Amino acid sequence: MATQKGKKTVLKFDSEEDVSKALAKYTADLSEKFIKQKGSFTVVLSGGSLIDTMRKLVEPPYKDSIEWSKWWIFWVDERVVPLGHDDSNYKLALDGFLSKVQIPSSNIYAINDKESPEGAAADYEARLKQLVESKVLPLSAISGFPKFDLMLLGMGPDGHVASLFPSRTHRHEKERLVTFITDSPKPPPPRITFTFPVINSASEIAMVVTGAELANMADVALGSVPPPDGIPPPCTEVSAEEELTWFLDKDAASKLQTSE
Ligand SMILES: O=C1O[C@H](COP(=O)(O)O)[C@@H](O)[C@H](O)[C@H]1O
Repeated sequence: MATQKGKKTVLKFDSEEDVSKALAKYTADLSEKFIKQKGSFTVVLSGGSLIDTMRKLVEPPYKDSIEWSKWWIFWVDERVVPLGHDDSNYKLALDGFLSKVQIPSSNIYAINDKESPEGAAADYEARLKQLVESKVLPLSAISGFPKFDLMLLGMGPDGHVASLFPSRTHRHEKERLVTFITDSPKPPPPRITFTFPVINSASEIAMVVTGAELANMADVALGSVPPPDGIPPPCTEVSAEEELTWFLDKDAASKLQTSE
């Protein structure tokens, strides 16, 4: 298998509003590129503040120019609650993004909310494997794991990404595509999450980090200061096969000690 990994770019903006504008253009450009290349665009969403920062994508000009019918939507992590629950990442995306554009409902991969965390993770993994068989998802030539076109990730102040938390061993999972947790340190406790082998097989990853409460962790994540407890947090493990792009606002970038 090939072994080469992609590059990393750090973009800093004056405000969260500017991040939102840049993120919309970045996503629209990638949508055009991948649809031209392969006829579809597979996008993996996070929950949290990301969905609000995506707001410019569902406004003109992108709302009308993007080929939404070619999009496929997945979640990098999900809270195991009913899909209509306020804690659901699906509901967050539906309210703030998906309800505003015309993506075919059969291309939207919400979790099975009738399952236990273990069952929901196994179900999601099985559905991803079916999409590999039906050639919607290719396998990475580097890792052998399913390869998504774009993952849009957020980060917590503890350095968690998806639902991979610093203090939980499932961050080290190397075999499964999707794993589960029943004791997330951030509520709600039951969650499922993509594993690092899948996350790091994506072609493109955007790490979208805004707000002063993330400034210390952004500094750790970008390698300019060591982690306070000496253990690299999950955010330091993210890489993409083509390009990992960090989108930081002024507040999140306020403590960066690198020239990146
Ligand atoms: O619980 C979660 O947290 C992270 C970070 O959220 P944010 O509000 O700090 O941006 C999010 O990326 C993840 O999807 C979500 O389940």
